[in-house]
Amino acid sequence: MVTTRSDRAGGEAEPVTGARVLIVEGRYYEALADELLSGARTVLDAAGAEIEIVTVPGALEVPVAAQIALEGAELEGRPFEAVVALGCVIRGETYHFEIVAGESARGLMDVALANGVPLGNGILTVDTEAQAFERARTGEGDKGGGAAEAALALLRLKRRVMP
Ligand SMILES: Nc1c(NC[C@H](O)[C@H](O)[C@H](O)CO)[nH]c(=O)[nH]c1=O
Ligand SMILES: CC(=O)[C@@H](O)COP(=O)(O)O
Repeated sequence: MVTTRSDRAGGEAEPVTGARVLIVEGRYYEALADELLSGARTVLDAAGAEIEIVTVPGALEVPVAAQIALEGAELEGRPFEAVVALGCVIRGETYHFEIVAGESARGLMDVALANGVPLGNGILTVDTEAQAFERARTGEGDKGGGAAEAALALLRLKRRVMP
Protein backbone atom coordinates (compact mmCIF):
# COMPACT_ATOMS: atom_id res chain seq x y z
CA MET A 1 0.00 0.00 0.00
CA VAL A 2 1.60 3.28 -1.04
CA THR A 3 1.91 5.97 1.63
CA THR A 4 0.51 9.43 1.06
CA ARG A 5 1.29 12.75 2.64
CA SER A 6 -1.29 12.18 5.36
CA ASP A 7 0.37 8.87 6.26
CA ARG A 8 3.83 10.35 6.63
CA ALA A 9 5.04 11.78 9.91
CA GLY A 10 4.96 15.57 9.85
CA GLY A 11 8.55 16.07 8.80
CA GLU A 12 10.10 19.49 9.47
CA ALA A 13 10.82 21.36 6.19
CA GLU A 14 12.89 24.53 6.20
CA PRO A 15 10.93 27.60 7.33
CA VAL A 16 9.83 30.28 4.89
CA THR A 17 9.80 33.05 7.48
CA GLY A 18 8.29 36.24 6.11
CA ALA A 19 7.08 34.75 2.84
CA ARG A 20 3.82 36.42 1.78
CA VAL A 21 1.33 33.67 0.93
CA LEU A 22 -2.12 34.28 -0.52
CA ILE A 23 -5.01 32.02 0.39
CA VAL A 24 -8.01 32.31 -1.95
CA GLU A 25 -11.03 30.44 -0.68
CA GLY A 26 -14.32 29.74 -2.40
CA ARG A 27 -16.81 29.67 0.45
CA TYR A 28 -19.65 27.84 -1.26
CA TYR A 29 -19.93 25.46 1.69
CA GLU A 30 -19.07 27.20 4.95
CA ALA A 31 -18.33 24.15 7.13
CA LEU A 32 -16.08 22.62 4.50
CA ALA A 33 -14.34 25.92 3.91
CA ASP A 34 -13.64 26.21 7.63
CA GLU A 35 -11.87 22.83 7.67
CA LEU A 36 -9.86 23.52 4.54
CA LEU A 37 -8.79 26.94 5.78
CA SER A 38 -7.84 25.61 9.19
CA GLY A 39 -5.62 22.96 7.62
CA ALA A 40 -3.92 25.41 5.30
CA ARG A 41 -3.32 27.99 8.04
CA THR A 42 -1.78 25.39 10.35
CA VAL A 43 0.80 24.44 7.74
CA LEU A 44 1.56 28.02 6.71
CA ASP A 45 1.81 29.28 10.29
CA ALA A 46 4.21 26.44 11.16
CA ALA A 47 6.40 27.47 8.24
CA GLY A 48 6.46 31.11 9.34
CA ALA A 49 4.58 32.49 6.36
CA GLU A 50 2.68 35.78 6.33
CA ILE A 51 -0.87 34.92 5.27
CA GLU A 52 -3.43 37.03 3.45
CA ILE A 53 -6.90 35.58 2.86
CA VAL A 54 -9.26 36.47 0.00
CA THR A 55 -12.78 35.03 0.10
CA VAL A 56 -15.05 34.60 -2.95
CA PRO A 57 -18.47 32.95 -3.44
CA GLY A 58 -17.38 29.78 -5.24
CA ALA A 59 -14.67 27.81 -7.01
CA LEU A 60 -15.24 29.51 -10.35
CA GLU A 61 -14.22 32.86 -8.84
CA VAL A 62 -11.03 31.54 -7.22
CA PRO A 63 -8.68 31.76 -10.24
CA VAL A 64 -9.81 35.28 -11.15
CA ALA A 65 -9.49 36.43 -7.53
CA ALA A 66 -6.00 34.96 -7.37
CA GLN A 67 -4.95 36.83 -10.51
CA ILE A 68 -6.43 40.10 -9.24
CA ALA A 69 -4.70 39.72 -5.87
CA LEU A 70 -1.37 38.80 -7.46
CA GLU A 71 -1.44 41.85 -9.71
CA GLY A 72 -2.49 44.11 -6.87
CA ALA A 73 0.34 42.88 -4.65
CA GLU A 74 2.85 43.49 -7.43
CA LEU A 75 1.55 47.04 -7.93
CA GLU A 76 1.97 47.81 -4.22
CA GLY A 77 5.48 46.34 -4.22
CA ARG A 78 4.55 43.51 -1.83
CA PRO A 79 4.35 40.47 -4.11
CA PHE A 80 3.01 37.12 -2.98
CA GLU A 81 5.50 34.23 -3.09
CA ALA A 82 2.83 31.54 -3.25
CA VAL A 83 -0.91 30.93 -3.57
CA VAL A 84 -3.13 28.36 -1.87
CA ALA A 85 -6.55 27.83 -3.48
CA LEU A 86 -9.30 26.31 -1.36
CA GLY A 87 -12.87 25.24 -2.06
CA CYS A 88 -15.18 22.36 -2.70
CA VAL A 89 -17.26 21.42 -5.72
CA ILE A 90 -19.95 18.78 -5.09
CA ARG A 91 -21.66 17.13 -8.05
CA GLY A 92 -25.33 18.03 -8.54
CA GLU A 93 -27.82 16.97 -11.18
CA THR A 94 -26.41 18.79 -14.20
CA TYR A 95 -23.29 19.29 -16.23
CA HIS A 96 -22.44 22.35 -14.16
CA PHE A 97 -20.19 20.24 -11.95
CA GLU A 98 -17.87 19.56 -14.87
CA ILE A 99 -17.72 23.24 -15.71
CA VAL A 100 -17.04 24.44 -12.18
CA ALA A 101 -14.59 21.67 -11.33
CA GLY A 102 -12.78 21.68 -14.64
CA GLU A 103 -12.62 25.38 -15.24
CA SER A 104 -11.46 26.25 -11.72
CA ALA A 105 -8.65 23.73 -11.98
CA ARG A 106 -7.72 24.90 -15.47
CA GLY A 107 -7.91 28.51 -14.39
CA LEU A 108 -5.62 27.94 -11.42
CA MET A 109 -3.05 26.16 -13.57
CA ASP A 110 -3.17 29.06 -16.02
CA VAL A 111 -2.64 31.58 -13.21
CA ALA A 112 0.28 29.60 -11.78
CA LEU A 113 2.01 29.19 -15.14
CA ALA A 114 1.32 32.73 -16.40
CA ASN A 115 2.72 34.30 -13.25
CA GLY A 116 5.36 31.67 -12.43
CA VAL A 117 3.87 31.58 -8.94
CA PRO A 118 3.93 28.50 -6.66
CA LEU A 119 0.35 27.37 -6.25
CA GLY A 120 -1.32 24.55 -4.32
CA ASN A 121 -4.82 23.56 -5.41
CA GLY A 122 -7.03 22.57 -2.50
CA ILE A 123 -10.34 22.74 -4.33
CA LEU A 124 -12.09 19.42 -3.73
CA THR A 125 -14.15 17.94 -6.57
CA VAL A 126 -16.36 15.20 -5.17
CA ASP A 127 -19.62 13.36 -5.68
CA THR A 128 -21.01 13.51 -2.16
CA GLU A 129 -20.90 15.63 0.98
CA ALA A 130 -19.46 12.67 2.87
CA GLN A 131 -16.56 12.46 0.46
CA ALA A 132 -16.02 16.18 0.91
CA PHE A 133 -15.85 16.08 4.71
CA GLU A 134 -13.54 13.00 4.67
CA ARG A 135 -11.07 15.02 2.61
CA ALA A 136 -11.55 18.44 4.19
CA ARG A 137 -11.36 17.55 7.87
CA THR A 138 -7.93 18.38 9.27
CA GLY A 139 -7.92 15.10 11.24
CA GLU A 140 -8.69 13.07 8.11
CA GLY A 141 -7.64 13.93 4.57
CA ASP A 142 -6.58 17.51 5.44
CA LYS A 143 -6.52 18.54 1.78
CA GLY A 144 -6.25 22.17 2.82
CA GLY A 145 -3.01 21.38 4.60
CA GLY A 146 -1.88 19.35 1.64
CA ALA A 147 -2.47 22.22 -0.74
CA ALA A 148 -0.46 24.52 1.53
CA GLU A 149 2.40 22.02 1.69
CA ALA A 150 2.41 21.73 -2.10
CA ALA A 151 2.56 25.51 -2.48
CA LEU A 152 5.42 25.70 0.04
CA ALA A 153 7.33 22.94 -1.75
CA LEU A 154 7.20 24.98 -4.96
CA LEU A 155 8.07 28.15 -3.06
CA ARG A 156 11.19 26.50 -1.61
CA LEU A 157 12.13 25.23 -5.07
CA LYS A 158 11.73 28.70 -6.57
CA ARG A 159 13.80 30.29 -3.79
CA ARG A 160 16.51 27.71 -4.43
CA VAL A 161 16.54 28.08 -8.21
CA MET A 162 15.85 31.81 -8.41
CA PRO A 163 17.38 33.33 -5.23
N1 LIG B 1 -21.92 24.17 -7.22
C1 LIG B 1 -20.79 24.74 -6.68
C2 LIG B 1 -20.37 26.02 -7.01
N2 LIG B 1 -21.08 26.75 -7.90
C3 LIG B 1 -20.95 28.21 -7.99
C4 LIG B 1 -19.77 28.65 -8.86
O1 LIG B 1 -18.51 28.37 -8.23
C5 LIG B 1 -19.85 30.15 -9.10
O2 LIG B 1 -19.79 30.82 -7.85
C6 LIG B 1 -21.14 30.54 -9.81
O3 LIG B 1 -21.26 29.74 -10.99
C7 LIG B 1 -21.16 32.02 -10.18
O4 LIG B 1 -20.07 32.30 -11.00
N3 LIG B 1 -19.25 26.53 -6.47
C8 LIG B 1 -18.49 25.80 -5.58
O5 LIG B 1 -17.47 26.27 -5.09
N4 LIG B 1 -18.90 24.54 -5.24
C9 LIG B 1 -20.02 23.98 -5.76
O6 LIG B 1 -20.36 22.82 -5.43
C1 LIG C 1 -21.39 21.96 -9.07
C2 LIG C 1 -22.55 22.85 -8.96
O1 LIG C 1 -22.58 23.97 -9.50
C3 LIG C 1 -23.80 22.29 -8.38
O2 LIG C 1 -24.28 23.08 -7.28
C4 LIG C 1 -24.85 22.33 -9.45
O3 LIG C 1 -25.94 21.58 -8.98
P1 LIG C 1 -27.01 21.19 -10.11
O4 LIG C 1 -26.22 20.49 -11.21
O5 LIG C 1 -27.98 20.24 -9.41
O6 LIG C 1 -27.65 22.46 -10.59
